[in-house]
Amino acid sequence: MPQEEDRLREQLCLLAKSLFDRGFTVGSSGNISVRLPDGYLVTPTNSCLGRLDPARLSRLDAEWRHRDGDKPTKEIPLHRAMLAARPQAGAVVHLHSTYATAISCLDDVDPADALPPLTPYFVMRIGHLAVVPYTAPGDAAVERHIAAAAPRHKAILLANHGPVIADTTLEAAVHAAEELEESARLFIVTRGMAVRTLTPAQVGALESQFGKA
Ligand SMILES: O=C(CO)COP(=O)(O)O
Ligand SMILES: [Zn+2]
Repeated sequence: MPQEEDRLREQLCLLAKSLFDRGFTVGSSGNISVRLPDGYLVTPTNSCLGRLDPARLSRLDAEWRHRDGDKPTKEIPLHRAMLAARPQAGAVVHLHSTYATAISCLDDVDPADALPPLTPYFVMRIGHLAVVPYTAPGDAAVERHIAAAAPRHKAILLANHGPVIADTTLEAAVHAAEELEESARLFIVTRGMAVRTLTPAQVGALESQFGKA
């Protein structure tokens, strides 16, 4: 196994455990994918993100066929659509983190911009958060919803289910997932208060300094 793949296997398990240990996903929920030069590494179905074994991660080929390791996550269509729509993305993280999932259940949010820009890091790491229609876990119909939203959104909420985030590297995708959860929490805890969001000029300045998320 190439050294780089070894490193990614170890890193995936460490970061997944870190997310699990801090309550970003519970039980056997959530899944992660990483792009390799000749395929993909994904978390096995029904596995606990807190107790992954680097040697047992599912190894898929470039056509997403299972080649090695345990049976892959049932959310392959989700990861496939996200990575196909975002060629620069190296990894995708899907969680059931509480506050982002709470936002995914709200009926009164803009599906192209579900959270306001409350903080700079939301603008820098997430940008505009999309919400796509509900599909059952593992339903291949999610693929066309993600395909439609992912070219313009690195972060997407599956309605009544949870967040999906893509980024250039696995570490960046995990950081963005954490930022999304904290931003959702800020939105919920300040709901009903007289909130000051960042202005369009402040958002524009962040985008020109740090690039569009
Ligand atoms: O979050 C999940 C379904 O949406 C978990 O599914 P898997 O255990 O198949 O990865
Ligand atoms: Zn899920």
